[in-house]
Amino acid sequence: MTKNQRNIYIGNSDPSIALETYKSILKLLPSSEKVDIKEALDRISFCPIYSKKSSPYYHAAAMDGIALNHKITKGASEVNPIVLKKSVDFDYVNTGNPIKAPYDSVIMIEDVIESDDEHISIISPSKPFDHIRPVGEDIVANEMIIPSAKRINPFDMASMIQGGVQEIEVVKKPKISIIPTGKEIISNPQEIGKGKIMDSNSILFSALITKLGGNPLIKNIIRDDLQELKNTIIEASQSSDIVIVNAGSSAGTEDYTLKAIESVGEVHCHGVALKPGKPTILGIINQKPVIGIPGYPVSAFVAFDEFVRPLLESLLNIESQKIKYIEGILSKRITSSLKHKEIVRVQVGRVDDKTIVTPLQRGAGITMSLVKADGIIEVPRNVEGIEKGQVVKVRLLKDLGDIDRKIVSIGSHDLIMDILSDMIPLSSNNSGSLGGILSLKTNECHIAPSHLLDEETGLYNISYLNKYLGEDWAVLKSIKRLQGLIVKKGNPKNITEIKDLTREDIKFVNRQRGAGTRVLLDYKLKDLNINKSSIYGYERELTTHMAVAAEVLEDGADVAMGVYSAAKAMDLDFIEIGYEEYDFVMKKYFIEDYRFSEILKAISSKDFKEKLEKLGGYKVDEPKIIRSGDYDD
Ligand SMILES: Nc1nc2c(c(=O)[nH]1)N[C@H]1C(S)=C(S)[C@@H](COP(=O)(O)OP(=O)(O)OC[C@H]3O[C@@H](n4cnc5c(N)ncnc54)[C@H](O)[C@@H]3O)O[C@H]1N2
Ligand code: MOO
Repeated sequence: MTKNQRNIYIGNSDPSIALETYKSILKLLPSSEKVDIKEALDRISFCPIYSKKSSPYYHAAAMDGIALNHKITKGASEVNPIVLKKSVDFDYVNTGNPIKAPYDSVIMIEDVIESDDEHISIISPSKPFDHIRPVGEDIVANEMIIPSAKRINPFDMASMIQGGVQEIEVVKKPKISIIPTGKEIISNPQEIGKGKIMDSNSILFSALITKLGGNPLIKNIIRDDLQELKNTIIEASQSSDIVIVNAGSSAGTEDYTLKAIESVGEVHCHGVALKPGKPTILGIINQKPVIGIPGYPVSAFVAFDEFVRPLLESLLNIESQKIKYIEGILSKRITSSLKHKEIVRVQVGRVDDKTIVTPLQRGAGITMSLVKADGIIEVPRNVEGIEKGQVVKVRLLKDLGDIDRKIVSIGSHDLIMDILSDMIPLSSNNSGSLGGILSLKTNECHIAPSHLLDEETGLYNISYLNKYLGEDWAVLKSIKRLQGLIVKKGNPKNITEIKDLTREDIKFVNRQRGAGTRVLLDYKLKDLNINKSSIYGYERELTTHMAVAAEVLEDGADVAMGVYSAAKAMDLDFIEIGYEEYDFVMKKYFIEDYRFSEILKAISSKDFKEKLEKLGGYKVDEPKIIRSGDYDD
């Protein structure tokens, strides 16, 4: 394909304007169907639902006791008990029984003195309608139970049944066809191999659609065949309300989505000022929206959220659906281009009474940024970025209660943080030990896992904490972990010690500056008088133990330095260097916080120790808290 044949002229339309004009052309309206109440959960009411009868529909006893006419009880008291005769003056009733005239009052059985089988006496008067649920106490006939455009919940269902409603008119579930495209895309995990990518986007769309109330249908993967794509799009536009064509939306030689849509319908817009999500295509075929969504998973979510969700909401009649927002302080500067609106995934945490908003990785292929995100923020078009410390508005993707309880950890990441986050509410972000201490300094996190060795004192972390946090730090010491050289299975290059890193046939991969493992390596290199520049790959930095281990596994390197558990997890060999202290650093106030006691409880538990034993390469000692000042004398 030559350059002229590619779709290189991707536009930059304003996303909101593009959507509004698209919607005004499409004029999407909801349609309705009737369903039995039992099937109505989470459906949207098409019109207001009125009760058909009152509830209760007769006067009903509200308590177990006796029914009588209140007048007969006049003047009753302890000194003047009134004796009544069964079936003449009163009848026994149970809760829910109908109360018929001339009875108009119920006395609870506890307040009745039973003399014999036929007679009782009472010692206080009753009033009309005492312990009686009158007709319509709950629902009055023809009263509105729920309005239109309401998502039906279990309470609504129960009330409608009580109100005599059996069948209701709900919004018909819009059908949305999802067409995955791409030679490399597979849906069968057995076919996985280099160059093959699992179709996760179809699952993402399908789940998002189901959650909103639509009916998703995933079509067969089209492997970059233009004619097949055209046929599938035409068929889908006839049989569904919205069509999503996934991937192939940009300028690649096999990006056919634009061609397919424009050859069988019209393209309203190709390319929006949105990041990620730029090469989105808004097309119309058979009066139906056919939307080309970019392939990268985060771009796919953003484009779906920006364009498919509003259309689906129109068809569901839930345009007014409320999205929850929260305001917080941005903990890191975000730079952005003036050209487009950028959607940034963020984590939110309550640190020291402030709501702290921390941006996550921004790559369009990082699906984990969506898993970890508590919310998203928008950097508008024509804005170069947002400064650290500015207040931002976050659209919440999670419950506020979950956010309040969450322990925010920034620092050195280790597999044990994953174990901990399975035991307590914890979000763990990897920025290396030093990065974590700096985040703690600016109150972006509650704890910073750190393992920084001081070359002079031989102590872990203390000198760094004094330097960066001054008087206000505390550290929880308990965990030690085994560091060493991670090599390929069978150690084919026969690496036995750090000196081997300088060998000409050895390719190394390093951890980033500020990472404790990097500090440890540099300490060892200095000790052994080894020049860093003599190590091939010293400059290549990756940010986690698992990432360097994966690099060794995938032949990107012969050796890396890291923890034993990472080598074991990837079935690689390991050459021990020694145990190091993996501490949790915090500010002093956090020792009193209930969330700290949750950490203490978790790491002291048998369950935690057993899990670490399974991972291998850890020691857990009795937890010890050291505060700044403890080492002063
Ligand atoms: N020269 C240019 N190249 C690119 C541009 C551009 O403007 N000029 N735009 C870039 C942007 S921005 C994006 S976003 C992507 C969008 O690419 P496509 O929509 O054409 O998608 P593909 O190239 O076919 O796939 C990209 C990538 O997406 C992943 N993918 C695709 N389908 C699925 C799926 N069903 N499930 C999970 N992941 C999927 C996969 O990793 C593909 O490699 O284009 C840039 N290029
Ligand atoms: O717009 Mo693409 O979706 O940035 O990554």
